[in-house]
Amino acid sequence: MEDSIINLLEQVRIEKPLVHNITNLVVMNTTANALLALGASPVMVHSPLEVREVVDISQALVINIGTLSEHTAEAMLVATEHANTIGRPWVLDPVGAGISAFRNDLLSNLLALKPTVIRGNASEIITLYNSNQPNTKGVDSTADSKDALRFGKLLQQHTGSIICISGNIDYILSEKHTVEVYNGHPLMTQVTGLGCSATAIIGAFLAVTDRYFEAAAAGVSLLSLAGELAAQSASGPGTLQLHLYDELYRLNADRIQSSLKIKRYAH
Ligand SMILES: Nc1ncnc2c1ncn2[C@@H]1O[C@H](COP(=O)(O)OP(=O)(O)O)[C@@H](O)[C@H]1O
Ligand SMILES: Cc1ncsc1CCOP(=O)(O)O
Ligand SMILES: [Mg+2]
Repeated sequence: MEDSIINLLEQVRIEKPLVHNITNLVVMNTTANALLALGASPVMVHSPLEVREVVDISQALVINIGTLSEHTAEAMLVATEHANTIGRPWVLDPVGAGISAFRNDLLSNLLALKPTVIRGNASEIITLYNSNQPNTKGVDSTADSKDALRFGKLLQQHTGSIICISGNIDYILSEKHTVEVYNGHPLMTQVTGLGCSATAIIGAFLAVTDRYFEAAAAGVSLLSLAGELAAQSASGPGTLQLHLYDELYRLNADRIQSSLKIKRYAH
């Protein structure tokens, strides 16, 4: 697994794929910089009038519903339908799932379009499977990722998508395999946009391979590892954010081999 992640990272740095993001206003800069630090090339394009053409020239699409408007919701549907038509992989971040009917309606339309990957925090994954029981606090999780695991598995069966649940332990689920990631740091929950950065980075890996489960595992585990390494030298949330970019940039085979704590099993 580590070897596959190292190879995928190398591939991102060689190809520098263009990753199209329709994302939220809070993390626009954060996730663009995370993609650049990793070695990919971000573009944020939100108008329904131009997203088709940008999907055409990009290698993957990231859909993040954090600060929705009617306009961006329409762009997301146009872009994902077009991505499906031309065979582009896309990843959905269901930020704040359950907080409004508008958001839930859009999410059910997006789920019907079969995202390649869905990554959310524990509350979002629970709510996505069962929207009658929203348990999110705005965009922050109130649940433990372990408790979201059975909902994640049901969501996986229901959608066919690869499901990533973030938290203390991160889980990546396919029909046949689970990866558990033990990297990360609690201070990461005090910086906005790190879950969104994981999602954006998954987009960079989807762009360079058709082994989508490996791509999702690479994105989640490397963001968690970079966050953990950043926390070791940070004095608080502000420096954690800055160090995170440096750690994404400094990731290499040695660091991955010596510090990544992941487990993969079949079921
Ligand atoms: N309790 C925790 N302990 C260690 N790392 C955590 C914890 N919670 C979150 N993380 C890290 O932060 C990343 C983003 O997770 P999370 O905060 O759940 O997402 P979001 O920002 O979407 O709410 C995770 O992938 C993990 O690396
Ligand atoms: C605070 C906030 N409000 C709407 S989107 C957003 C950012 C959420 O980012 P993340 O889920 O990565 O913490
Ligand atoms: Mg989030």
